[in-house]
Amino acid sequence: MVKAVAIITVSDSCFKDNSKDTSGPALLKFIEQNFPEANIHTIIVPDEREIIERELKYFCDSHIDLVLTTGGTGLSPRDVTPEATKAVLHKEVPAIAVAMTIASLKKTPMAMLSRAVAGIRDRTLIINFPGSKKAVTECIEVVKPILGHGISLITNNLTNVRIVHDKLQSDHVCSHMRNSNVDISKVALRPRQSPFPMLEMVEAFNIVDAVMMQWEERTEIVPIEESAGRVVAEDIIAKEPMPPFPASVKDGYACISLDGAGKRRVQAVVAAGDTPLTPLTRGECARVNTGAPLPLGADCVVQVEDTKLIQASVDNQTELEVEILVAPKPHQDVRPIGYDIPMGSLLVEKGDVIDAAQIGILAGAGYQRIKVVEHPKVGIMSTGNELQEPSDALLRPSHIRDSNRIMIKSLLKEHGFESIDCGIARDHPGELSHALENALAVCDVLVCTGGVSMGDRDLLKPVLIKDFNATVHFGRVRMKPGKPSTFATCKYEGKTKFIFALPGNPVSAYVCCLLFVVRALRQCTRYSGEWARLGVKLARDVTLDPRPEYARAQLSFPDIQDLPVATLLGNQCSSRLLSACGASVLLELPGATPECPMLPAGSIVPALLTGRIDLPRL
Ligand SMILES: Nc1nc2c(c(=O)[nH]1)N[C@H]1C(S)=C(S)[C@@H](COP(=O)(O)OP(=O)(O)OC[C@H]3O[C@@H](n4cnc5c(N)ncnc54)[C@H](O)[C@@H]3O)O[C@H]1N2
Ligand code: MOO
Ligand SMILES: [Mg+2]
Repeated sequence: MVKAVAIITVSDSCFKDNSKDTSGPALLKFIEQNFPEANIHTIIVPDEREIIERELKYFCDSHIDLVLTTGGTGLSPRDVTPEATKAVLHKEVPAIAVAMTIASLKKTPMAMLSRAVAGIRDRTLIINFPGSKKAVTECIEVVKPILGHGISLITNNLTNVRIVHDKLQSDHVCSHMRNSNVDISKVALRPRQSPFPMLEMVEAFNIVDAVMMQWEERTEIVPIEESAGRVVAEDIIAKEPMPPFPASVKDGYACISLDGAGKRRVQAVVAAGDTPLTPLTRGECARVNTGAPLPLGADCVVQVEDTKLIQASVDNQTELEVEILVAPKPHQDVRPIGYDIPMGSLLVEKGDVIDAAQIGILAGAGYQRIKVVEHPKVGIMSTGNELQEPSDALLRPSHIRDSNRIMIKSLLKEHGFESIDCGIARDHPGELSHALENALAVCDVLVCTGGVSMGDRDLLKPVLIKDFNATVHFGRVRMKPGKPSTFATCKYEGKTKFIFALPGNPVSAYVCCLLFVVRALRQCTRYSGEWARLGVKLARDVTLDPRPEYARAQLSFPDIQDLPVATLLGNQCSSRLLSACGASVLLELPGATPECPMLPAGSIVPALLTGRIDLPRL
């Protein structure tokens, strides 16, 4: 809504004789026709920078939405409108002038001689136009499409902004269609009960495990610094012993143990990294540091604390003789060759999950790249007409920001799996089909959220079945959250694709991603799919749901002789993602029965260790 507009004609001649002004009236006519409700102010000023600036500021401070100037944009010495305008602008909007120039250049090369600028001061949009009526009439048509929306943005008129964004969004969507075999027009004919049987958890797990066996394992070579958490695809053997030389464990003196206690001539000094040149003979020792090689002939090290200085050089720079106070034993404080890692020993075993210590071992053994089990390419897609990008500043009416996609990406990353962002698909068969096709083209495993329950716009299952000939291995599981969890496979370009269509509720997506997706990904990368399970005690009474529930909880360890104590993270409803924040475990709570509707505090329940065990802040 443009409420107030000012039109400033900038011209020495028009200032003297108002009747010469034709471009101002052209702008006036345009505003009257296009914004009939706007209050319009017109004024003619001379080509004086100070006056132009003063008038611009005056109108902006008077909460005028739009100030249009005409004249003074050319190259003559008196043309100063752009300078005056720039002086008052807070932000330039250069594309407006560019658009006018581009359009005008199609008519005349003289357009190159206009220096018009545009931008905003506070909540006012200011646009310079050239001085001729013809140019003004052409240029105002160029900016016409953005005037209303631009002003709504500047004046923070959210309702108008949303209407335009909605329209842009729907225009955009129409171009991403694919023919779908799913007909949503006859809503009255939809099944009123789910055609998918409700499986027990154990059945669902068994299906995931069995179906993932179809995944054909591949290997890849990765640099060791990227190998943490990866599964090694072949045994790796030590090509060198560690240490590669007999090394001192202490700062002291390398000796011959047969010499026992007593005085020794200090024959050499060997620091870490030095190579001893002369073998020791009886009655001699070599001053050595921790990690230094022993000279030939030495078989033990006596730490400096067990020695006494007998004689030093006059300048004290050299120790000449020391006394060994305690008779050394053979091999004392020496790491013989291969003490830590004998040559030929197994450094990392095929199937090991690489950890930081192993990366250190590999680096120490001279391995820079290793062969690991390749991960499937995992795509992540959200579905829902209500979803906007999290980066969107403004929420349209009845919309929410997509939190599932980034949450699942992060969850998978926490558990060692990278993923590909496949965007948001709308709840329309053609668009969903198109989005799925794009996603299946780039990934092996697709994780979608939303659109799997009973709504007429829950289209994932029908689109997968009818457009991709998918086999739905399960479409409902007796669990809370996650009842409509769906697992399907289909062939795409000759390859089997694994599709986890998780419920859209954020907690359902979180829990099902851990239980099904991470399980499957581990399964096909030779981890065990299972989570570590431990017994925990409930901190408080818990009312049971009819469905077996995976409750998010934190652990504390009040008594090391006893089991950890689990505290539920607040209201467990499946939309409340706060209940998963900081969760160390998913408690496996049984479904309620008439005999057992609740579990009292202190009950022992199994917990899956799905998160980090961080002690709560005090
Ligand atoms: N008649 C029935 N209705 C529902 C049933 C049922 O059995 N019969 N099951 C309920 C259960 S349980 C769940 S769980 C949900 C699952 O719904 P959908 O998977 O179809 O998901 P949507 O309807 O698309 O969305 C559900 C909910 O989640 C929000 N959502 C979706 N995507 C995102 C996202 N990317 N980021 C944040 N929030 C998201 C969405 O706005 C909805 O509020 O169905 C019940 N209904
Ligand atoms: O099964 Mo749904 O995930 O409870 O809300
Ligand atoms: Mg739904």
